[in-house]
Amino acid sequence: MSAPAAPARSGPSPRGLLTIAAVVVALILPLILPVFQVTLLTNILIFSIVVTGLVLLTGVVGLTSFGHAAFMGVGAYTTAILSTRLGLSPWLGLLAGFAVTGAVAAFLGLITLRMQGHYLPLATIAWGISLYYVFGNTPALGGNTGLTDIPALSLFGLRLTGSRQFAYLALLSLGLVALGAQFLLSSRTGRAMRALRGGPLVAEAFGVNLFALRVQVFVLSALMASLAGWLYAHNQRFLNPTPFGLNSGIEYLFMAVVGGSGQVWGGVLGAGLVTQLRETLRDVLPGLLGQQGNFETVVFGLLVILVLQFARRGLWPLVERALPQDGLKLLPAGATLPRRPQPTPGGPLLQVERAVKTFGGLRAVSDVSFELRAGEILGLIGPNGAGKSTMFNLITGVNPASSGVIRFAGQDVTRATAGQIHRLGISRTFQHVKVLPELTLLENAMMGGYARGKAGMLASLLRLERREEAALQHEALSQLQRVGLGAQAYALAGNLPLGQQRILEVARALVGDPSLLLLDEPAAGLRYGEKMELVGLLRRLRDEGITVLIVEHDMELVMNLVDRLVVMNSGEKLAEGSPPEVRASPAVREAYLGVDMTGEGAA
Ligand SMILES: Nc1ncnc2c1ncn2[C@@H]1O[C@H](COP(=O)(O)OP(=O)(O)OP(=O)(O)O)[C@@H](O)[C@H]1O
Repeated sequence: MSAPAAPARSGPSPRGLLTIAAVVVALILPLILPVFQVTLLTNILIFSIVVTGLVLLTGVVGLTSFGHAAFMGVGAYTTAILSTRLGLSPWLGLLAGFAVTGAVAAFLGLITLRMQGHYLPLATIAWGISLYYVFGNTPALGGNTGLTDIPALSLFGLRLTGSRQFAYLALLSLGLVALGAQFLLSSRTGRAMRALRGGPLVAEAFGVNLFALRVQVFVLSALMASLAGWLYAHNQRFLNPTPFGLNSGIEYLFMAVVGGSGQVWGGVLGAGLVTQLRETLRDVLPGLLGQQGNFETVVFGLLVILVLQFARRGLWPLVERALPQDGLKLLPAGATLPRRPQPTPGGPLLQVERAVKTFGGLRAVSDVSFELRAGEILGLIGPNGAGKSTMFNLITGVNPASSGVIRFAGQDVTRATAGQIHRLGISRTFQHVKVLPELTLLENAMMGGYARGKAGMLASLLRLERREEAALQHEALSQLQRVGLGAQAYALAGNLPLGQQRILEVARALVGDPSLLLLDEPAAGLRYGEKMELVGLLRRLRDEGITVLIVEHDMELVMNLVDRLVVMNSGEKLAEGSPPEVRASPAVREAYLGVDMTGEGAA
């Protein structure tokens, strides 16, 4: 097998040069712009920090928050109170703001993030409204008049009283936040966050603790808003509740959506465009309409509808298309990931004993028992509605069995979750392909190794996990080569035909170092040539000693591939045996009335 060409690297790439140029421009701007524009720029930088948090939470993970302006308010008011009333250092105020915001976000997250649906958005609306009134109605917080005389920040003995100086602090803060967010997104944790958007089934199947990850991202994004609030308080030097109300919370979401909520630079673009546009409209509209009023809000509403209509993923992807692309950087090979001990060939690996699954009055799986031995390919077949998918879900922990016992590698997994079962050594593919189209094949395959890594969110934000990331990259690359997709490792998964996407799912499952590979209707929707490619791959994997359980409709494919078959019908086990034995069974013939069971014509 030839190794795929990693994108060549010598000196900065065109994209790298462009980034350097952008940084230089950003560093020059506060020096050359008029003061009122520097103030606007500082506000844009501060808002961009809040929006970066929303990019991670809403754009990447898919959770909506209207309450991030309120989190910004917590950061702002905490430092304002501590520095004005108690005379403490604003830097202590920053830490205290983080502590209070983190505690509130963790509390809100813990009670709402277990629930599906609209609970989080509703909770954040309630939180945004109530905090606004707390700020406005609490005399100790200055009420609606607000707090004045907030001290200026000092950095290395330098008081940041000038707007140009403060712009540099805001720029540095946004730079660090954006860099951390970029690091996070290109890490094990970042891939898990992206997988969450693809639906809980996928992320759980790789061993991701969905709830813990959601809470972590929610808290992280709230901390970013708190940092923005701290900057805002010490830049404005006075506070009132208005910038932290629900309206602002909605506006930050606007910024994320307009810019392109899935990418960090999309958030910055959105914050820049919306803030600048608001200022321009405030100047221009009264003259045009001949009267004062908040008409810019109406224009904003229309603009968001237009952007959503014509650029669903926001404006950044349009910019991205014009920019030179940077290939994924392959890290130097180093440590390898630990491997699990493989089971003794021929020994019992999976035992299903009298499994039952009922849905109301329906027995979808009724008293089914079978055994899978290490090293064999077992097919689970049956007509439509036979209970195959339900059985698959019982084994993979998607649904718990109503009764009966399922053992894997000697352990009772009847009540285990999908993640626990995966960590014990079962990797799966999906009936409806679930790859992330905007990521490369390599990154998709790396997701399969989530449970083999340890690096958490903090290590990812600080990029302290490169050794583990390198090991994951090289493992994913070798599994892609194993299934014949090595040469396309750096292509986007969304550009592959369905057949190769299914093979990518097999590679992704193999990166999990499974003792058992579970394939859910892998031939569904494939053309003849693609099926033959799949059969060839599965035969090779069997020859390499991989144990496979395959649920499949395609009789030809199954009959020519598997060592043994379990046939289900109406929830019950109808027959079990080698393909010739099953083919000869009168009961099976009756269940498959009219279906060609010869398996002839397959490769
Ligand atoms: N979540 C559910 N709630 C209620 N009934 C369900 C559920 N899942 C499956 N069923 C029912 O259980 C029975 C078995 O369905 P299952 O999907 O397991 O069959 P299958 O053999 O996989 O069929 P197919 O090949 O058509 O996918 C069907 O009658 C189905 O309607």
